[in-house]
Amino acid sequence: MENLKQSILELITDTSTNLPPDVRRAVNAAKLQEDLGTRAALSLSTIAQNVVMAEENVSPICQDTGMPTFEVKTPIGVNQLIIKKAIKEAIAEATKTGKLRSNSVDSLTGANTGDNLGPGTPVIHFEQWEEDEIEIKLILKGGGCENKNIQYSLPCELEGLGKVGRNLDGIRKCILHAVYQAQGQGCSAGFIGVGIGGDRTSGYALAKHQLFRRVDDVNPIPELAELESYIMETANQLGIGTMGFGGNATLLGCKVGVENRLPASFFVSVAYNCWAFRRQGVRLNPETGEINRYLYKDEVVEMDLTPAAAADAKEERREVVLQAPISEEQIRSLKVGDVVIINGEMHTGRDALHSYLMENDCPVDLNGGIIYHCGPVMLKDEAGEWHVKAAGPTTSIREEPYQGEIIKKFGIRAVIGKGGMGAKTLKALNEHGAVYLNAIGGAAQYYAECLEKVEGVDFMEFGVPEAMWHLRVKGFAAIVTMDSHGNSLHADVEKSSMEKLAQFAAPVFK
Ligand SMILES: O=C(O)C[C@H](O)C(=O)O
Ligand code: SF4
Repeated sequence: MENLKQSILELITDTSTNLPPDVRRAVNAAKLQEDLGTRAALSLSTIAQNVVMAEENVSPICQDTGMPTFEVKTPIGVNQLIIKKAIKEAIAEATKTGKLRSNSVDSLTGANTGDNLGPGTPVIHFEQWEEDEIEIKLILKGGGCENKNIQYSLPCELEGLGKVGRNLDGIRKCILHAVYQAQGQGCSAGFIGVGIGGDRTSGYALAKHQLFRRVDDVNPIPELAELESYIMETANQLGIGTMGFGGNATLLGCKVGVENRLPASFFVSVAYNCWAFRRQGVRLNPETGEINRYLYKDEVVEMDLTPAAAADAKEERREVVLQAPISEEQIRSLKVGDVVIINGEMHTGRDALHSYLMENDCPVDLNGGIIYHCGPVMLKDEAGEWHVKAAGPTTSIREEPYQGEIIKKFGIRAVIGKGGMGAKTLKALNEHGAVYLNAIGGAAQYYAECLEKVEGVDFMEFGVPEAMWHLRVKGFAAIVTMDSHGNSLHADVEKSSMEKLAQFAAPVFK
């Protein structure tokens, strides 16, 4: 098996950097569903561009390369320990070369292992089969969309949908609710895998396993095929849209599987995957470990790069250039829907930094400054200089308990992230004079190109993703989705999508 490690390394690299053709087709179709010039259409254009850049740069599509999860099938007689060892070595190497972000963190201390190895990482499931080849499938599912997974225990009651019974119609309600509760936070438009039955653990495993199905396959169980197509049609009427900006494309795929359950339990488990749906697989020669063929690569689908802006654009859009540090007056002039182009300095900060800043001083002056919710992929060159390899936004709502206070304490004028923030932050934006800017989640190559220079870094002890990187940026585009006048696009979309959800309360399946 002299080629085994190299083959797995190729699989990891391809999964992280090259979106599979069925997923590309779904993203292209979403763009066609949106009206030219809308925020959703423009975001999908950026996403398409990002997918092309990732393939060309052989760099991560999204900076969050997720929890590497392998499903391995081996012919009888193949030594699985050798495969496990090769997977671990390949993971460490892919991390060193920036194809994966160092993403394995000690749960108690927060210490990053630096090589993506540690208790429980990576996840590897083995199975034997009667075929001659080894099959290895890999999914890289990021943390933001993983946080939007949800499990329902039936019977229950759901906001907007009422009573949820232990039947197909109850399952229907759970799935619609799962899409609703994700809003834009899991980088919609998304894909969902659903597991009906099992116990709490096997239900989620079944849900995740559905994500290995092709986007365009048809469920062999007729009732579930019908449910899947109903969900596709209905969920796309919720109006959540790409990144939660509103729009016609909210869900790009729905796959439902079923397993037996205990009489007392009835779980519906939903695995939510962002548009950056990175999964791939290979068949290997069991003697040499060479790749015989790829599993999700039987055609070439180019991304649709036609411009999404139209002269008669539906949504009037103002473009404002911001140079950091930013004045209060400039911020007060911005309103929801404006596009800003940022030049100057910004500082990354996520969970570890926000919690630290609540109690401590900041090593740099943040007055008039910009905080970017981002955990980049970074590489150091021989001269010791850092370079940004991938740097899209992370889900901002995690910082909700801290953000308002930190904005005021340090005089911050703009916070960049994705998925929006809550009422506490909105109030602070209004009181202090600051804005929340939404960047396109997953567009890690697109944003990395705007990050011209790494000026410095603090808190490396938090690990690369959580450290505070000081970055010089040029032409960084984002959309004002929460302004200093009390307006929040996120609150509006959440409210209107709940109203739409409630329209689907009446029974559909017997
Ligand atoms: O960890 C990240 O960089 C992003 C994360 O996947 C998220 O969606 O919030
Ligand atoms: S940032 Fe968005 S695209 Fe990237 S892993 Fe998280 S949810 Fe997915």
